Formats: sequence, C-alpha cells, structure tokens
Amino acid sequence: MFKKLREVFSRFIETASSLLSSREKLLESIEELKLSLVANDVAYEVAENIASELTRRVEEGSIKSREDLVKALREILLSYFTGLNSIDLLSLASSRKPLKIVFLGVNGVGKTTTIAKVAVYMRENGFKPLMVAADTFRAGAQEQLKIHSERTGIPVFTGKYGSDPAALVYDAIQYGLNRGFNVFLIDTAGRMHVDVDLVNELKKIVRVAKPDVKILVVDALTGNDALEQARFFNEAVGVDCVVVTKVDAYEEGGVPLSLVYILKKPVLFIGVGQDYKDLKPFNPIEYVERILTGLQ
Ligand SMILES: Nc1nc2c(ncn2[C@@H]2O[C@H](COP(=O)(O)OP(=O)(O)OP(=O)(O)O)[C@@H](O)[C@H]2O)c(=O)[nH]1
Repeated sequence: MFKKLREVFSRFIETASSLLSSREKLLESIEELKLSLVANDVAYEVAENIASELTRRVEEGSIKSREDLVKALREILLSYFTGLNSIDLLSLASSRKPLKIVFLGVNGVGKTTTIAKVAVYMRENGFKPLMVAADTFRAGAQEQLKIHSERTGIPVFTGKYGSDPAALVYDAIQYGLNRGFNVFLIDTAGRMHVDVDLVNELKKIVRVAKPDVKILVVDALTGNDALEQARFFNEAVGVDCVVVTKVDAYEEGGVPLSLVYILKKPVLFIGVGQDYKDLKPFNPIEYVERILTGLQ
C-alpha cells in the first residue's frame, strides 16, 4: 500500500539531508522530487505546490537538519487535509432519518461493491439500509446489486431496464419510507462516453433524491483517470466526499493526496479488499505517516 510514494520520499529525505550545506544542490533535489511525485500519481499542481513550499522553507533558512526536512514535509502534506468538511455517516444517519446517499462513479471502479460494503457498515451500526439500483442503462448493473443483496441479506429496490432512473429513485424512497428503511444507498449509471446524457440524468436523480451526501467512488489503480473522473463528476453534480477502492493493491500512492487537493473534499473510506468488511475509514494522519516514514 503506497509503497512507491514512500520510496520516493525516503530517497528524497536521504539525498536532501546529505545536501543541506549546498543550497543549489538542495534545490535541484527538490526539483527531482517533483518529477518522481508526478510519476506516482501525484497531480502536477500538487507536486509543484509541495516543491514550492519546500523551496520557500529552504530559502528562509528553516531547514537545517534531516528532522527539519521531515517536519516540513509532514506539515505540507497534512495541510492539504486540514479544514475539509468532515463527514460522519453514522451521526448523519442518526440526525437525518432518512439518510440518502447518491453514489457516483464510472463503471468498473468497484461502485456496487462499495455500496454493499457501506450498506453492511450501516446495518452493523443499527440502521436499516435499502440499496437502490438506479443504473437502468447498463445490462447487469441491477443484477450485480441483486447478487450483493442475496449475499448480504440487505434488500435492493430494482426497476425495468431503460426506465427513468429518477422515477425509480422516487418510487424507491416512497417504498422505503413506508417500510421503515432509514438509509438509502442509490447507485447511478457511470458511462462517461455520453457525457451530456449522463450529466442530465445525474442532475435529475439529485433533484428527485435530494441526497444528504454525494459520494464519488474511484479506483486507485486508474491513477490520473481517477482525478479526471473526480473533476467530471464534481462539475456535473458536485461531490461531497470520495471512496478510493482497491487500495490493497495500490503501490503508487498519490491518488488520495491529489483527490483531496483537487476537490477540497475528504476521502471518507478506502476499499482494501473484496469482502464486505474491507472498507476502512481513511485517516489522513496515518496516510501521511505511512508515505513519509513507513509507520502503520
Ligand atoms: N482488491 C479489491 N477489489 C475490489 C475492491 N472494491 C471492489 N473490488 C472488485 O472490483 C471489481 C469491480 O467491482 P464492482 O463493484 O463490480 O464495480 P462497479 O463499479 O460496480 O462496476 P460495474 O458493475 O462494471 O459498473 C469486483 O471484482 C470487486 O470485487 C477493493 O477495495 N479491493
């Protein structure tokens, strides 16, 4: 997990701390750091910001030792995560009754699995979730949620292929409210090649569902594509927070950092496997410690 980014920082800290007496060489090593970051899914603007913040500290003379360097990096990285609106699904679910969540994301990123994982998490915490299969466009999407429903025992509301997804969402909410469901987990279509139709469809679903939270699901393994998807969905309907999937198999490491920098929204969970339990709250301090020093 995040192994390559950790190697990049570790190499930089070793090299740079041996060059502290030569301002010029130190600045060169910061330039090299920037390129290595970009090669590991750190978006260019983030890498540039890290480099310019480090350079500023070198210029003002506040980096005199290896410890100063690590401290500076830690502060810079953590600063990207501070001041973001934090989201706690459990307290929201307790106060909203019902809590309505719309899940956004392109096909194949692990969206339906994530919906099932979040549904299990909500049930374990005493809520009564209903999954809503509002991707009526792709053959198989409803089937997939039905399979998760059979495996988890959490009900799913489905409709006809090709039917209006917003109407399906409306019906699902009426159905669910009448039966005491208090968390609605709404799947949406994720085809990005017909942008305009998808954007209109998502806007309509959002108008009808009036969700409390819009969660974007991205696959860490897609690197820069995940960042493009984040920009696309955020412009289309707005994103409140992100779930990054397949982190268990992800070595580059830059996706969570770049997403937060670009969206200014938190990463809520990371997916760390295929089981329903493999959903972990994302902890920015742990992430930064892991990529900087390799601590757990
Ligand atoms: N290793 C790992 N695999 C995951 C994770 N999340 C999802 N997957 C797997 O990724 C594959 C795709 O997941 P789905 O949930 O079917 O993806 P989707 O976005 O709904 O995909 P479509 O149905 O194609 O739209 C499945 O084999 C999942 O088991 C994760 O966090 N880690």
